[in-house]
Amino acid sequence: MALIELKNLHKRFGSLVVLDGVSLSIPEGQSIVIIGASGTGKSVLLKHIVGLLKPDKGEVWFDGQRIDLMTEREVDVVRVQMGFLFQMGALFDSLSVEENIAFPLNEHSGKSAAEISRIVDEKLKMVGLPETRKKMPAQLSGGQKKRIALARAIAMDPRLILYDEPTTGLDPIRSDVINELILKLKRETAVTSITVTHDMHSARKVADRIVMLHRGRIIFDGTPEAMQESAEPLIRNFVRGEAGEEDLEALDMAPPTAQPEQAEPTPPAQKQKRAG
Ligand SMILES: Nc1ncnc2c1ncn2[C@@H]1O[C@H](COP(=O)(O)OP(=O)(O)OP(=O)(O)O)[C@@H](O)[C@H]1O
Repeated sequence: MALIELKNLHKRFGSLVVLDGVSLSIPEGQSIVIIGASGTGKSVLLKHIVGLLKPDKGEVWFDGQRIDLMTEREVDVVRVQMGFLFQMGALFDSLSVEENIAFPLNEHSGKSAAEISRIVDEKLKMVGLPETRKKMPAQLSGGQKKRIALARAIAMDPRLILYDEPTTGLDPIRSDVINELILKLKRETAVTSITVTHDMHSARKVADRIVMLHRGRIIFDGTPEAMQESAEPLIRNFVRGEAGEEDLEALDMAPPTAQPEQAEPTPPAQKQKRAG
């Protein structure tokens, strides 16, 4: 049985149609990456999966339970099985690293202080930062903060993890540490994950399956290899990071038809340097 089942989701805000019939079935243990241009509804889709938004039409199922008809309280119970690494879901600045990771456990688990402390240790080891236990978030780098936020996201051993732009704002090396952590978690816990990203390197690395959204619809659903080989212009342009006709039209620019002739390069203005 699929862990997540989205059936024909429709969502609009006023006259803006954001989801226009999205159906998606995600089996347990799969690592799925959702890509697509800005504003195509990726975050809106995630919010339906966690029950923060309700569809105008369609159904959202988690582990055999229909969540789009649940009350807020009922959804809260289901949400305990989900871990979030959201861009905005920063750490609580006034709490130490260990208090941050212990937070969901104190709120929802009913476990003893000793057991919670053991879990905090285990999760810190998992993300490779045991030495930061007593630190405050302000003392951590951006990459370390993301890793601690990940430790907090997995504190409750969720069945599903949602990563929203997990590598945004990190340099390539630190981004890759996050990719490796996502893979490590998948290997060691067989958790199901949904990652929203613009980072194609990250997408190719962590995905078993890539789904591309365009104007509220799924226009690609397949393996990273199949995506790489796709001849469909919208997909090819996105994968290669090239602006297509539609994007250029929006800028009132024509797509380049031929390579412009190489102009004589203008040398940069010489800076006058004086010794002494
Ligand atoms: N609560 C809301 N009320 C009104 N409009 C909304 C709301 N949430 C999202 N939208 C609109 O829906 C569209 C899709 O937004 P969404 O955040 O899902 O895009 P996205 O694909 O995640 O983009 P990005 O890659 O830039 O994060 C946008 O035009 C956005 O302005």
